[in-house]
Amino acid sequence: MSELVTAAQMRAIEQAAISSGKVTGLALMERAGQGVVQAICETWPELTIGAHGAVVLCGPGNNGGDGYVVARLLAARGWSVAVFAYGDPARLPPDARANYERWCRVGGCAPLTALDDSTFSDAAVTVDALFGTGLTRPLPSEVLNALMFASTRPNAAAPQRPPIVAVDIASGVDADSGRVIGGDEQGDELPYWPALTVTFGAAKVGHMLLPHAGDTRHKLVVAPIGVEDDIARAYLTWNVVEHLDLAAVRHIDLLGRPDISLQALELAKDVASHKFGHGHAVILSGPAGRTGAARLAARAALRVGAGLVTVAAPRDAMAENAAQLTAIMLREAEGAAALADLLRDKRLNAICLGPGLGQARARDLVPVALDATRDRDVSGVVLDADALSAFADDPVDLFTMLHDGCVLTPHAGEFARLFPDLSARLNAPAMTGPAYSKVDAARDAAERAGCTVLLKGSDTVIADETGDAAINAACYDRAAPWLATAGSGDVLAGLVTGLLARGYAPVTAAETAAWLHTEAALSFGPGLIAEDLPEELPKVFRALGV
Ligand SMILES: NC(=O)C1=CN([C@@H]2O[C@H](COP(=O)(O)OP(=O)(O)OC[C@H]3O[C@@H](n4cnc5c(N)ncnc54)[C@H](O)[C@@H]3O)[C@@H](O)[C@H]2O)[C@@H](O)CC1
Ligand SMILES: [K+]
Repeated sequence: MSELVTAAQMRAIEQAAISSGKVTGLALMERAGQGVVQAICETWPELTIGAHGAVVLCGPGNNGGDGYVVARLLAARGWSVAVFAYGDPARLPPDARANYERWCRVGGCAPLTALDDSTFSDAAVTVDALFGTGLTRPLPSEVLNALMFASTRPNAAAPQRPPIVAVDIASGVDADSGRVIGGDEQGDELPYWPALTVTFGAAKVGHMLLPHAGDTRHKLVVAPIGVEDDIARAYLTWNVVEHLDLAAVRHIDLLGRPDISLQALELAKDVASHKFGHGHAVILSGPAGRTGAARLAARAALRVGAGLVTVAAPRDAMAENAAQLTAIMLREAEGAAALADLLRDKRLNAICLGPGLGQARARDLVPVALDATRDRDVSGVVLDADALSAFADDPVDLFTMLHDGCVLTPHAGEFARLFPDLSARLNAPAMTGPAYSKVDAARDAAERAGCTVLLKGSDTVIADETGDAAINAACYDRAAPWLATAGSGDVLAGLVTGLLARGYAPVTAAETAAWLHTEAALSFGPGLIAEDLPEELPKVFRALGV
């Protein structure tokens, strides 16, 4: 599954399934609880033998209802289960209330305030079923304190607290943005880090975004509850234009889904093809002493399959580039007039400006590149690094020149320079849910810029001017911390450029490049430096069956 859903989308899916008579809310809740127990057993197989202890914390809504199911199912396996509730169980919604009552026939239930150190002494896991997708405001202090108490070792001599399993999502985290409601500006610190999160039907958008996705030891399991086909069907109708609130967000997974796998197959080259059929990418180089970034991008463009790649350098950087390029061609392009001249050749169909370019050169050359490509059907322009920062004083000047063949690849700092209001909104503390998310920010930026925006991070978001959005999450089992290395962004810009040269649509080029970039890092592993990324692509292609 690669669909991601918002809380509202998930509620709509569940409601439709229940209204159609296909399933009851109680049955969905039972499957959710079963999914949690199964994921616990798969994560810690040693817990499948013998009886163990569990602490289950239940909230005032259906997330709490899932908790009562988990408590009952664990008790049925012979576990000793201690349940603590927040709120008045008499006011639980009907399905959760029914499961509370079923649990009460099996065991007791204490208020959350009754937690103490002895509660955890025999527990193998703590289950957080306090709040799920219904969270709309900061956690009550009683709940926050309980979660911190359940996750913090009281003193150095005491044993570690048991790992915490989050039901659906860690309580306190907004399912749409991955942000902590009521968190501070600095870092949205989670109340605790789950060892395991078990969500239902499909991952929520917030699972793939920081801070929720920020811990590499955190495992995410999507448990099926029988609405997966409904999600896939609904996905086709979540029309981004008519229902922006239901606009679809995908998790990029070239291995995972038949239609996306088509993208993977497109990476293959036709047997009868020749180099001129795969486009010609141009990477603008900076001055002498700053040429490495352009060569990294050029190498990536060539490896990802552009037929021809040319580095266009100022006069003083020609010798330096010539000494280090072989398959990649080199042309002199000193200033704006020289670039305009070069781009008269319409076979040059993808241009990358930014890596190592220098801001003065960027200011000169970006307008030329955008002008030369505006009215061509099959020409793409990637603007990265200096090509973005050069317009910090007047972003609107840049936006009026951009066209729908462009891809902007800012990191958070460059994004803040071009879209200061969106960045401020994203970084302001989130006090209500659904909170403004990185997906919202990328979508708003793409709409304003009128082109594709790839907002970098371990939770890279790609959005285009139509509202289409996707996340490449280098998180959980795809965590690739070695990607945070000098030159890694230059390679990414080169990958996008190479795919544009091959004729990919801008948004598809950006999505595919982001995914390949992470896969190359995962394939290489620890010790990775930027130069390794293009060289690792053949292995990634082979694994894809290209
Ligand atoms: N039939 C269904 O709809 C299913 C729901 N499921 C579970 O139900 C969860 C969603 O349940 P709910 O919509 O009841 O919501 P939650 O259980 O997440 O929250 C309960 C209620 O608390 C209130 N609330 C929100 N923020 C609060 C705060 N900071 N302090 C105090 N109260 C607050 C809201 O009114 C909210 O509805 C999912 O996360 C999932 O775990 C699953 O059982 C699958 C089936
Ligand atoms: K929870």
